[in-house]
Amino acid sequence: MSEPTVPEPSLLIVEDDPGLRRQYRWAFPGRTVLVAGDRDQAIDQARRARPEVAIIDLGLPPDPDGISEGLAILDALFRELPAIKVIVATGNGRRENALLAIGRGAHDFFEKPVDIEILRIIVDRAFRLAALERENRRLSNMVGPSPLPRVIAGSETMLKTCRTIEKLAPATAPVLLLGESGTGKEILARALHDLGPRADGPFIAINCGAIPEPLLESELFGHEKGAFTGAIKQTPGRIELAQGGTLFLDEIGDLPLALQVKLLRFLQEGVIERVGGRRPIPIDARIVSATHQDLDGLVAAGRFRLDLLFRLNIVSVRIPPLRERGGDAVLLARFFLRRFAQDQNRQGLAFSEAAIAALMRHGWPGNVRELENRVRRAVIMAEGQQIEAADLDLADGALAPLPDLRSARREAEREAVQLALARADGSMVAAAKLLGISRPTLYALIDSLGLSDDVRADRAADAADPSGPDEP
Ligand SMILES: Nc1ncnc2c1ncn2[C@@H]1O[C@H](COP(=O)(O)OP(=O)(O)OP(=O)(O)O)[C@@H](O)[C@H]1O
Repeated sequence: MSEPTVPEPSLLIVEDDPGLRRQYRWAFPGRTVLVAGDRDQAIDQARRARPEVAIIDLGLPPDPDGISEGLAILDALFRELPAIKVIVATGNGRRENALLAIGRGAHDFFEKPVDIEILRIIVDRAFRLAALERENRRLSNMVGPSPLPRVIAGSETMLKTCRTIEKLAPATAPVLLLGESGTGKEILARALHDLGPRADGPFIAINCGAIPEPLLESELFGHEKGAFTGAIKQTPGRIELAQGGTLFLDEIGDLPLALQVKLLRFLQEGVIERVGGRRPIPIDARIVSATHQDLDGLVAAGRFRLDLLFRLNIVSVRIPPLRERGGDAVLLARFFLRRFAQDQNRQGLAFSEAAIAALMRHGWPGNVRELENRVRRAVIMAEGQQIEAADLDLADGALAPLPDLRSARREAEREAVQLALARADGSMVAAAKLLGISRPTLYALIDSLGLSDDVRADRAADAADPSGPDEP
């Protein structure tokens, strides 16, 4: 859904007192100000002009002494414009009402009588935030220039992988996808299928690591009725179900050796036999396999057959981990945010700058799956219209402010002097020697670092202790 165009961000004021309405109208020079005296007018203005910021008086007729009408207008505005920033006005000393409104999504509040200077600051801040969120939404609508359907990619490393997938799709040769867990192996296997000549056929996936060994054979090859206890009817396996389409063998490194032999036969001869069956069944399916394991290592350890590896690995494609994909984490995060916010009906949500910084800094050991889960959680956890780093369960990405050079140097000097005095057991001569400076320089340094009192206190303590240093 495309974002409706906002001709010029405007400010809506909902206030029943005509005098105050006039005051507000002139309080924001340079802004387009719309005024409404009641709920109908407010909704009408919201639909027509799509204001980015609104000021609502909470006490409006028919409930001028309560807040029910103000809150009803707040809810109605959010239904029309989920991203609108609403500032509520409350009577003096009625802050609890303002907090109620904030709990329902209002951006900020102020107390009457109005202090126009303060209100201007609040309004300017709301407009800045609205603009930031608008920009965020614009960026999140720009998915990466990926050549593959449903695959978000913007970094050169991932685009290269996508182009390779695109090139391989029309061929029928088996493809082996190599990548850490959660890098998108299945989504790329699907892209190979969708862009290939068998796109109209089925895409059948099986995770060889997730199915217990005794069940895996019949899951892959199917079984005849009565083949084993519980085989009450003839059942086709996943390989057979992939007839005319693509078979995706995920975590192929986990395939037990006995089944490796059976799979090899299928790859060599293009036929399978169901468990308990005698009849060879010809199968025409494209084979895509994937693993996060080092298959050469498994071969060397005798856990994977070299001849099977040759058959599966006619072409292999490496899928880079997310930490090697530059800005893709942010691109993907915005893509997932859009999807989950839509599911949860929280369309106005956007990442704060600190959250973006945190997304860029994180190492993503769980790759895209981890990112997807963090964004899913954040959409539920975020309290306002912004997702913060904490909502993503990430440390704040903002850089700690650097100390200025002068104070950093003073701190280092202070530490060095204290350390030297401690090592020299209070002896000025020894401490100066440790620091590579003269004794008068050390005294001057102690003075300038404000350590003289500490040194004097030390000396007093030493004087009381007959075993202390005797040097002046
Ligand atoms: N580039 C991408 N663009 C959009 N969504 C992606 C991308 N990569 C991965 N995803 C999504 O991330 C999740 C994990 O991806 P997928 O299941 O393909 O990874 P995987 O490598 O097969 O994981 P595993 O090794 O755990 O089986 C899925 O929901 C997938 O849709």
